[in-house]
Amino acid sequence: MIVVKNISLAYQGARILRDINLEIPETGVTALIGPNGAGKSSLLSLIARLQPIQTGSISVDGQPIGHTPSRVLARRLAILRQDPAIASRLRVRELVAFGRFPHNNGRATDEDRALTQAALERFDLTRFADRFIDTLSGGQRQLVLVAMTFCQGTRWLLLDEPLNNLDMFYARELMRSLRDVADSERRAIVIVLHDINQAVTYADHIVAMKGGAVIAQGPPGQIANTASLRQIFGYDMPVETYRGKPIVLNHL
Ligand SMILES: Nc1ncnc2c1ncn2[C@@H]1O[C@H](COP(=O)(O)OP(=O)(O)OP(=O)(O)O)[C@@H](O)[C@H]1O
Repeated sequence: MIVVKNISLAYQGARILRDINLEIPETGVTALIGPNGAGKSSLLSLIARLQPIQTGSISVDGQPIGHTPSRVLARRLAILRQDPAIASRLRVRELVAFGRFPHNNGRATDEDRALTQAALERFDLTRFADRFIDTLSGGQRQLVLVAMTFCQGTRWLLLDEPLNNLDMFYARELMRSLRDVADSERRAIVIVLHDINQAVTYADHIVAMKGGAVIAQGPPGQIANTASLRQIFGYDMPVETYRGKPIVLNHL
């Protein structure tokens, strides 16, 4: 479980996160939703220790992240940031193989090569394996980054808006793959999503943020109703039921 206790964050007097207390279940898919600027990326970056904690504490599987060596944390938790800088003159297979770095220090074993190949296959990237990153489309590049994060082989996968740049087909494919990763490998996925229907369809647990605070959380059926969504996003959206699941008509 990830336990976030009394986390606050401020930049030059501006409060970004306000006293967040949260427990993220150690299995399944947890979706972080909320309007632009709600603090979702800031919270993920604190959990992954990409920036120092100012107030409060965070533990991952019982280990306080402030006291966990980087190498240990990198074997337990992988994060894909929203706009990671990547070297364009790398081939796809090389970039995905970077995910193994915390395990091999850059000296790939046969097992690392097999895991890299498996990651390429899982995200349907084998046909791009020998292409340079800068020859891929934005969506293809995004999938490569997800594959690299997956290849790190951690129990926890933190993904910040991985559906960016993906068309509807690939967005659905990626969500299905992540669901399968959670179910078949018992990995825990924490994913920032802007598409409420992807969150409702694929997540087990939804955490809604607004104004730097967690304002609602629960299973999709509890969050996907007009009243909750108005509170989170500030407008009324009809919610219908399709095959027993809520579907949000947010675009009408
Ligand atoms: N380094 C920084 N300096 C100042 N303000 C920052 C910094 N990083 C983030 N912020 C501010 O913190 C707030 C939360 O940003 P954050 O990126 O965490 O939101 P988000 O919910 O992920 O948004 P989005 O959905 O747009 O990606 C925003 O108002 C943002 O402008």
